Amino acid sequence: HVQTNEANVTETSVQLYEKGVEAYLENRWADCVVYFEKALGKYRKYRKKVQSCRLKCKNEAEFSEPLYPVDNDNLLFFERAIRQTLCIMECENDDPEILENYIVNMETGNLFEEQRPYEYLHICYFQTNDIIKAASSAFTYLVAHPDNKVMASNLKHYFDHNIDKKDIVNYEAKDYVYLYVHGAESYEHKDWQSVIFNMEESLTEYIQAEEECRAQCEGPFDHGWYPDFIPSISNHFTVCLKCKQKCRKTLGSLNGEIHDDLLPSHYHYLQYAYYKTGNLKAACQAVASYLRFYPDDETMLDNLRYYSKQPKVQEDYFHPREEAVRYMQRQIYENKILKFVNKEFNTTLKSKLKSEELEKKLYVTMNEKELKGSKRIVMDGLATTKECQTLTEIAKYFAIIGDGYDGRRSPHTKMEKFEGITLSRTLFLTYFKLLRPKYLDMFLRVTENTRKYIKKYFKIKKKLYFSFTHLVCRTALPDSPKIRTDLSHKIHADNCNILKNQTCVKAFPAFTWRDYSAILYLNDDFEGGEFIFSSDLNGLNIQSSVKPRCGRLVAFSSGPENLHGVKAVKTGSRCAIGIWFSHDPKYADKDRNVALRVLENNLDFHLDPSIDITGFNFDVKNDKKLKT
Ligand SMILES: O=C(O)CCC(=O)C(=O)O
Ligand SMILES: [Fe+2]
Repeated sequence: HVQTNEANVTETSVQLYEKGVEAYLENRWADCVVYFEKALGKYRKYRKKVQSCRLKCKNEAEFSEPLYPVDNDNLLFFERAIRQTLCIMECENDDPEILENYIVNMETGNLFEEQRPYEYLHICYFQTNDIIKAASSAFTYLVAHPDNKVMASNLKHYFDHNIDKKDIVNYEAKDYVYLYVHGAESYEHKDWQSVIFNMEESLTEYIQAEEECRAQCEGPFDHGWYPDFIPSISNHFTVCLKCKQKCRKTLGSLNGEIHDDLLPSHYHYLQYAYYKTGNLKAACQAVASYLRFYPDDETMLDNLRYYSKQPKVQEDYFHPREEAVRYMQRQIYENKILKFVNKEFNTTLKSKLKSEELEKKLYVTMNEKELKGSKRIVMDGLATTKECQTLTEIAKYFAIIGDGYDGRRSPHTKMEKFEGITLSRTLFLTYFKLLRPKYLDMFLRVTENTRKYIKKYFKIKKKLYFSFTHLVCRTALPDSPKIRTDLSHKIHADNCNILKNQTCVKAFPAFTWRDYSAILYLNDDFEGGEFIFSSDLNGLNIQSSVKPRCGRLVAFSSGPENLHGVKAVKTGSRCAIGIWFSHDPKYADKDRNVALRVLENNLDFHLDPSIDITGFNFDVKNDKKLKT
């Protein structure tokens, strides 16, 4: 049984979710049910709170007395934004979960919005013999993922258990769904009063639900770079707007049945019901409201003509309802903005945007299928040109020959020089003011970003710790031949010792705790040096090959399923950051936290600005020349 101790009270919804998954994996079905139910309850509360704070504060700010009566330079907009911020901070202040959820949600994406708990919950209910709830959970999940065949067959399976379909509910349905369904049923039964009651209620609830959905969109957003003030506003605004536009579509699903015209269809029902109950004015208003959405709708235009001819109808009856007018005005304006953005940013402005900003656009370049193996990915856009240049520069100045290999210059092949610098050493250099903090910050940021995307892409639920971060360069030695049959890094697995018979032994000296590996490339001005996945130890059966370039990331699970190596670097210098992750906190790189602390306490750290960009003014390694 689940113990309810003090600690449980403060657990966030994501923590509860993780416990639910754990219980599920260990077949503790009753615990699984408790944890997921709690997680869902907590998340609902959290979402409600966030939404209501945002809506309340927007309203409050809008009706506040401005500090000055005349608007100038859009100052009123900003005054309101400031008031709204203050209000939101106060509103959310008493709820520590909000901040925690914020942080966690940025990582896990929308576990709850995607109704992921139900994927587990239906099984746990089934295992505890609660078929109705199992079926309802499966149904709830299906509403959000109508194309999911597995869940559809699960639901069918539950139906075989002799249950009454009427008992199956969508746990996530909003109030308007049932009101609307009732209203539509009353229409079939010609119960006009009931149609009016249910449809009016549904209309109000629907609009409220859409407002809440839109408020939910006004959350944090990672620009991926550091835009100026105005571009950052436009950027964030556009992201929110795109999110808000999706609300209508999501809410238009009535238990999985898609209604593109859900909101206006209320007016359709209402005009008829009002007409039938003799309320001609309300009927005419409903007609005019409907026509706001579909001005050319023949049926409704016929209705309009019909109503106009009624003796009691006056011309001013045909005023659309206020909420319909407001809704449409906003929608039309928003559509125009989005159209404008799409057009202008795809053609003219795109070319004007700084290449750096464009570069940061992230995409999956090769998936598992293209790489011919599982748990593999190649992504682009994980570092900008500037970041690549700076990090390469750091390697040039501060890397140590044979770093990580007992100082052996050529640990892999004698045709190349191998040098590297760990994150820890970068921290050391920063601490002793040999490197500007911003470079350490960059190193941390760029690598943290890869961790984030790896977690996301491989859907890693468990904690993923940095275990080792190594910025390395492999340089062809001047006297090495152009034709090479050796490899820059022989075929290997990262967390086990691979034997001749292809078995892989998880033992010393392998880094057995490594769970995921990633290499972020920084340059492409060299020949050779392709990263390869191979199905055999000699690199004869190459499954796929990746050409390094700035910002490209190859990531994979560290086991024998991902044998890999590096082809010979024939000319030039190939620099990359190797990052290894572990689920085991024992092997977490403690220096990362130290680095964050050093950065926090070094905000006013300054070196002589006349010193060159890497900020180093002390020749720490070998006998490289000072760059001044
Ligand atoms: O640099 C690369 O592309 C791969 C290096 C690698 O596999 C390793 O260091 O374990
Ligand atoms: Fe490796």
